[in-house]
Amino acid sequence: MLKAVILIGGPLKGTRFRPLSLDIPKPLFPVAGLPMIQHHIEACVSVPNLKEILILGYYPASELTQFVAAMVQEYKINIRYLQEFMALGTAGGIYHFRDQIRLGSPEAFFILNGDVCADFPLVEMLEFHQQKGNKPLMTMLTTEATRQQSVHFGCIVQDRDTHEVTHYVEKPSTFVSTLINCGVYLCSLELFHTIATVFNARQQEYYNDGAGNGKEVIQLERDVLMPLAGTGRLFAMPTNNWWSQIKTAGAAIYANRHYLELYRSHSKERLVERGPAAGDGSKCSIIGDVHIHPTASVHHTATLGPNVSIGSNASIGPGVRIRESIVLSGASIANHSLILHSIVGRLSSVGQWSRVEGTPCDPNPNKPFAKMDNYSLFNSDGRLNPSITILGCSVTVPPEVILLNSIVLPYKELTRSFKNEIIL
Ligand SMILES: Nc1nc2c(ncn2[C@@H]2O[C@H](COP(=O)(O)OP(=O)(O)O[C@H]3O[C@H](CO)[C@@H](O)[C@H](O)[C@@H]3O)[C@@H](O)[C@H]2O)c(=O)[nH]1
Repeated sequence: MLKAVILIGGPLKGTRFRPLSLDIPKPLFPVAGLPMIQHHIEACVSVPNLKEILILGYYPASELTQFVAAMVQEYKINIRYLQEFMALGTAGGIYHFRDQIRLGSPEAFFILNGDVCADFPLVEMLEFHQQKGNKPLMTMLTTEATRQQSVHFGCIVQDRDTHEVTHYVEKPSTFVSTLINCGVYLCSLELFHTIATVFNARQQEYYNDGAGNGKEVIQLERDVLMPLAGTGRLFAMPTNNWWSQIKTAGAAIYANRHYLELYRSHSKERLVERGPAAGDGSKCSIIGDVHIHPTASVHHTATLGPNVSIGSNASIGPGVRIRESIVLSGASIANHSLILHSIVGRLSSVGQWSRVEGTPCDPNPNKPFAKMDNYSLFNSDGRLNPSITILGCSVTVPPEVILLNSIVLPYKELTRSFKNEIIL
């Protein structure tokens, strides 16, 4: 039997995802029509003999209850949210809830960072882990990054033949390796002995010299992976599958595109059939991959795609054009407006003949293995870096305005056009 743990952090962690994380916990933000971590759950559910998924974080439990109940109903497996009493770090929560994870004696358990998105090769990881016999405490999923970007991740040096990790550095200050940690692991239960050693050393320090701040906090990367490297018990499984982080709202647009593409191979029913508008007015014109929630209403003269997701009860008027964007539930886009590289928040409305446009922040297609850059909002002269346009929830954009590379906080009623601004 197997289990999985999804690490979702808490409200303080999603700051780069504002304003979208203001009204919904970041892990529940819909990407390709599903809450971000539902994609993790789907990947876990597809692993044979995986019996339980534990979601670990420090969001108030009430914010996750409904989601968890819906997931249990949909996938018919045990899914629970375990709330940490404070941010315990990427291994602290796992250690704190070790009895829950060990319950039923799983042969191994997956750990998935909730803020990555991927075509998760979990079954391959299991086979890889099992092939290594009794030796591995942990197998970590790895991918290639550019030399320059690699330092923003955990960096791995491995034995090319055995895939044993010989050296691991978390976000090194100088270049170590282009092989990076994807934040997806398969662990044997024995890992708890290793974490216990770290935990006990922390407690000892506390009782010896009172250095008690965060004595329960344990970071998987620094406290566990770094010492494990070179012991012959940590392995790296490379993948060429699509993988990315979702740190910023711009990354959600990128993830949206890739998850929609994956639907083509395993969930075609979630995509609308491509092609011109139906003569009987039953369908609008669809280009590339588009997901429309069954409760959304889209006028047959609108054109959507490629890479568009429309949420529940959204309303898309006549002549509207939407590309590379996410329109959240209850939003409305009036006649002949244009939405490009943007996220339209829940219950927001865009008046007719308006243009809402952002700048894509995709990885550089000319650099092999390039990942997304998680640029901060402002550049060194204090100006907003060009990025996707985001309307927070319940924003009103009037008719006939242009909104370019801007971020609008929730509940704003705009009265004119804006360019490269944060509208507070
Ligand atoms: N439950 C819980 N989850 C946490 C906590 N702290 C962080 N997390 C969750 O753990 C994941 C990773 O945490 P970060 O601290 O944001 O790390 P990172 O900068 O994304 O780096 C990690 O992921 C990279 C891949 O995306 C790795 O390359 C890197 O080595 C590292 O593992 C996120 O999903 C975050 O929500 C915590 O105290 N408790």
